[in-house]
Amino acid sequence: MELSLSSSLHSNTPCFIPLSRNLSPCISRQNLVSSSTSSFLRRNLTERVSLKNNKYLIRYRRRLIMRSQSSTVINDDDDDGFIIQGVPHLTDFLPDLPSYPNPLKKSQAYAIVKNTFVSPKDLVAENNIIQKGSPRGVHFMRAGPREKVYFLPEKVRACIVTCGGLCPGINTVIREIVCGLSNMYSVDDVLGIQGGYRGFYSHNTVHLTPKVVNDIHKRGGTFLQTSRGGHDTKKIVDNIQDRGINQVYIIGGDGTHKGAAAIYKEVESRGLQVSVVGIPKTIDNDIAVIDKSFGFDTAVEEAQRAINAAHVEAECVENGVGIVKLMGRYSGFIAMFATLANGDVDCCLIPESPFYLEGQGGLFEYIEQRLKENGHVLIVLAEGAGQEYIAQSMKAGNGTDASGNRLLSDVGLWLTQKVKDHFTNVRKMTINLKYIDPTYMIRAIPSNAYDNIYCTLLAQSAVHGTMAGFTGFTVGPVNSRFAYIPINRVTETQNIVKLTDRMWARLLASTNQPSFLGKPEYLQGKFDKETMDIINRMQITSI
Ligand SMILES: Nc1ncnc2c1ncn2[C@@H]1O[C@H](COP(=O)(O)OP(=O)(O)OP(=O)(O)O)[C@@H](O)[C@H]1O
Ligand SMILES: O=P(O)(O)OC[C@H]1O[C@](O)(CO)[C@@H](O)[C@@H]1O
Ligand SMILES: [Mg+2]
Repeated sequence: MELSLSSSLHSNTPCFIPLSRNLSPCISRQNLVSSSTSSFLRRNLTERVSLKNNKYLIRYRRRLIMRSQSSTVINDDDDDGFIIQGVPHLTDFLPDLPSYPNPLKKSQAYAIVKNTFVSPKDLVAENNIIQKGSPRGVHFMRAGPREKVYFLPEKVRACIVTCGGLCPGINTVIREIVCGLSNMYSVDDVLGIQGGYRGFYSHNTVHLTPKVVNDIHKRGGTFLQTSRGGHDTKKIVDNIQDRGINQVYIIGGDGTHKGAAAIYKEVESRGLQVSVVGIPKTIDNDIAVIDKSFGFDTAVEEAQRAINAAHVEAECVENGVGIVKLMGRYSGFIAMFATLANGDVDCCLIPESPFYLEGQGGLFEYIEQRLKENGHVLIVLAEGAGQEYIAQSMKAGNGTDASGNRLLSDVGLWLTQKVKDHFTNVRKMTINLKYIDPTYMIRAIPSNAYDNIYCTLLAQSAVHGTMAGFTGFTVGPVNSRFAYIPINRVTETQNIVKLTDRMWARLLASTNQPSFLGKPEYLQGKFDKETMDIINRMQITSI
């Protein structure tokens, strides 16, 4: 069940593997940690003890254990830095839970499949660029059906909830969870929680059947409605218990996954047989580890219409300036990929890359240069770009939304005004500026064909994982292979465009825009030390 996706959009983050609280009796302590434990392992063990509630922090060197329903022990005598990062399982806190043969083999869909079940030994490498002799790195459990399930289909009561902002493809995920549960596992009791997390305790539920969700994937938005804020873990879990729900499918972004992790922990502390799975959703593509998030492709495609319109407007007048603002609160992926895809954009501005307006190497100089060379100029910017400059020059509010996300000032309007002021008043030039803000239009649409397939694989992977008893996990493509990933891996960091990676360089090479790195005084405090060191060592021939 693989989908061929383009290569990972981001590089790796630090990684840990889980230590199940109750290891199977067949795995002795000695098996876990050999006498030649490295200092690295000892350090992580110490950290593990000191980090409250973090049981995902341990690395085995000689013998590697993967916790699965069959408690498989994988021996690795080569000491080659092979790390397995599994996900929690219901039997970690309910050791006597019975298992059953997976009914999938008898399903119409899978009857003919040669390797119906994914072996617990099948792993997905986080890093697929390796060098001979280097540590083999982190591996996740491959997603897919397992030989044993921990739920009898007739006893399953699943629920689905969607949280956070909209994103193309949410309805496809909902539809495919419902159809996957029904068609593959004969599970027909699926509840839709309406209006996001708070819907668990403030709304009625809707019964979801394949018939009810049949054509929802043709529509944008979420059939279940969504919300920000309103995450009361105890009330949510009370409600899960009261309703007899035992599988919880949570579709949402980084905030939603933090909420899902809290629900999973509460479920575990109450000793409930409830599997909790997150399905990563974000238009901004800011979720760590996975290759990219669903709906991103659709959004980038839709953004082309706005960019093309701005280009037409700009090139049809004298000194035409087109400005398009796209989504991207902390991560500029949409703007970066929409720019790369378009080819007409002269300059892309993203939150991760500080820029400045005045002086040598600044945006005004570049705009003037393009107007002289080409007669018009086209700028794409992410909504989170340049927020600090707006704060300096305007009285910007520092409010937050219901989920605690910072409310942004409109950088598009701000830049529009700055450009007009500069060219009219300072340069005494007549320019013709058009500003297009298609913000919500790129995310409120149905997903394209590619994203529909992606959403289907995500949903089916989630269904197989919960039926197999995994919990506290999320699912997504890692180097094009679907994997089960511990939730904390996607909440501890955010995926951002790294200026030191090649993709941003590719964009600069494509637009030929300034890198805005020529004035170090603008950059202080904006990067980590490593990046700042690189910038200070840089030898660029032009700025
Ligand atoms: N730290 C947290 N702990 C528990 N719940 C949280 C946390 N952060 C956010 N949530 C809850 O998750 C839900 C969605 O969060 P948020 O609005 O930040 O969107 P998101 O999931 O990050 O998606 P996106 O950023 O793509 O819109 C909200 O209901 C919010 O209350
Ligand atoms: O107006 P809303 O619904 O809060 O959503 C806006 C935000 O949602 C996102 O699409 C995803 O977090 C951001 O890019 C954007 O800032
Ligand atoms: Mg978010």
